[in-house]
Amino acid sequence: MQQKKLAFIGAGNMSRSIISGLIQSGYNKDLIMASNPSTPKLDALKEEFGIQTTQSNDEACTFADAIVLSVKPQMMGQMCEALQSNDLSDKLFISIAAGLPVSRLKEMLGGDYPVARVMPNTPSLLGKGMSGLYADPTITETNRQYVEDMMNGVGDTVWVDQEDDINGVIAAAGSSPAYFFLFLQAMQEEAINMGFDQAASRKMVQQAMLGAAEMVCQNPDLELSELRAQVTSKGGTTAAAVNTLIDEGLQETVSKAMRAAVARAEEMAKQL
Ligand SMILES: NC(=O)C1=CN([C@@H]2O[C@H](COP(=O)(O)OP(=O)(O)OC[C@H]3O[C@@H](n4cnc5c(N)ncnc54)[C@H](OP(=O)(O)O)[C@@H]3O)[C@@H](O)[C@H]2O)C=CC1
Ligand SMILES: O=C(O)[C@@H]1CCC=N1
Repeated sequence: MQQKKLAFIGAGNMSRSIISGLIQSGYNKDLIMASNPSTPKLDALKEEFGIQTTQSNDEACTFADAIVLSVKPQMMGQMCEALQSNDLSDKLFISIAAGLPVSRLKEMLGGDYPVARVMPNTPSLLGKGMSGLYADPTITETNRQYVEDMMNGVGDTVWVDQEDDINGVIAAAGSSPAYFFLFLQAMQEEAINMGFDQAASRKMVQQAMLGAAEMVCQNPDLELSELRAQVTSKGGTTAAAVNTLIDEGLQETVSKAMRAAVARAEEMAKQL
């Protein structure tokens, strides 16, 4: 993996997830700097991962060859405009923000700088992330490879040729850990209603999900419907539960939720 000097501007949840994964995958901690207006998150990053930290975005910008733009989309305009007082030539920008197209990011940065978009998710924290990647045509092959290697260091990646497809990645992977957490939460709550305590109910649902996820990963040739069929005895308990989910419209609800994520990303692109 190429090891450029890498700055994260915005030291929130997603930066922390990627930094953690990078350090675990062997990225040199001395080559990573994070900047953030307030210190608690910086202090935690320094203590946990030994990276460099600063409250000055300008210092992070000067330090780095590659800069991950990792503030909330609503903060991006203000933050990028302030970066313009630095020499931004020769910098590679990597935006992880939802809903902000490359063209808009270039306007915010005030120049035709190379900008890649990465749509990661929080399991990157454990090296189990899934990221969608889009490279603006101005990005060199070496930089394209750098972005891919960096995100492969924290999980798996998929390139999209059309920038709009990043919104589909948001729906399927960026936001989707939250869907699974919600599903688990609903199951845990019902297990508690059935009389299990907090710890036992959590253990049951999380281990069942972990096992199910492993079965999916270890059986790439088996359709998901086949894996489900293997659990479902005719006339049995699983059929009763699964038919309830289907009859109550789970599949329609999931597709509606994913389309809502895409619609929101499109709306943000118009607003910001
Ligand atoms: N969370 C997720 O699962 C995913 C998030 N993303 C994208 O990642 C980006 C960051 O999201 P997330 O990490 O969740 O958000 P967080 O709110 O956790 O992190 C954003 C950080 O930016 C800091 N910040 C605010 N203003 C500035 C500034 N001017 N300069 C430097 N830092 C600043 C905030 O500091 P303070 O709190 O001190 O104000 C905060 O620590 C977003 O654009 C989001 O779309 C993409 C994929 C998944
Ligand atoms: O909720 C959001 O907007 C960000 C993008 C994907 C996950 N979190």
